[in-house]
Amino acid sequence: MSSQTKPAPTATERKPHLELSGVGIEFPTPQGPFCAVQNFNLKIREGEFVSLIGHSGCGKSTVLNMVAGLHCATQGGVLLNGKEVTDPGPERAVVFQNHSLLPWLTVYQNVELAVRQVFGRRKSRREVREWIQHNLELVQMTHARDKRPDEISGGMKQRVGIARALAMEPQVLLMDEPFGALDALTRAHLQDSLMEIQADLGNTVIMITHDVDEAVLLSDRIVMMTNGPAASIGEVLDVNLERPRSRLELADQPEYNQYRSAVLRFLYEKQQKVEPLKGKPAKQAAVEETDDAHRVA
Ligand SMILES: Nc1ncnc2c1ncn2[C@@H]1O[C@H](COP(=O)(O)OP(=O)(O)OP(=O)(O)O)[C@@H](O)[C@H]1O
Repeated sequence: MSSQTKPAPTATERKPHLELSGVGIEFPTPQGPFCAVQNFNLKIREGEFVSLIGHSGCGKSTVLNMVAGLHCATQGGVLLNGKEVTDPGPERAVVFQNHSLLPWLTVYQNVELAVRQVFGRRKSRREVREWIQHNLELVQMTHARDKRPDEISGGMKQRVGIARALAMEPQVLLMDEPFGALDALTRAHLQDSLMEIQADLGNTVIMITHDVDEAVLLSDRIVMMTNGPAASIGEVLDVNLERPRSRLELADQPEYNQYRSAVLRFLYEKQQKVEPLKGKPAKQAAVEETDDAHRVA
């Protein structure tokens, strides 16, 4: 047998395992049915990192919640490994923006709860202990394992939320603006950790973000959504930047800036949704706002 081993397939070479086909959803409202998302088609490969970006209220969380099984599509459907998603399941872990830790449990116990729910008796007590320790190590939170959520910072809580999600060994990690509430430095730190962890574990990730730089830095593909109602996919951008990625090196790369501009053009020219600043045309106002924060309104 040849001693040469075949290199592991990259995310773009793997086959799709998550498929949203013709997905749409109508919510009942007192004014009648409201169509939030319509005809949303996307195939995601195992290990791919996909970001959803679009203006506020366009339907990003609604799409994510349908993949999580928290909302049921009223048209089309979501398939994971060929099986229709109809309810939440441990193979799809969700990380929300406002760290949803249980305040009366310690960091360790919060992760333990998820581990016990997923693995039940399949892991011995020692295995459970080691597994929790391992996942807290991944996010560098072992030092605070006995603290309760109100004794740690927002960034730390978010780390624990990620550890809890990873400890469920999900095939798909669903992240709804996971770093949105954090200061810029903490966010950068967690983005770097997430890239390392994902490279190690190979989970598929779908992440909602309002941050254009974050989307380009982390993603294999950026899915840009049209404005609602009846929102759908406007454009999909393949981000072919080599991994591992370093934010400092990327900042000087023309390709990085081209990807960034493509997203900004989509949001502020093709799907413009910004009220003009006083006395300024809408487009100029949008560019100034974007330059301020690189974040989508
Ligand atoms: N349960 C619901 N009932 C009625 N309308 C809903 C419901 N959930 C969401 N919507 C509507 O669907 C649309 C999409 O909402 P969604 O939260 O998915 O947007 P989003 O892009 O995630 O917004 P943001 O970026 O501000 O978080 C909005 O108009 C929202 O008001």
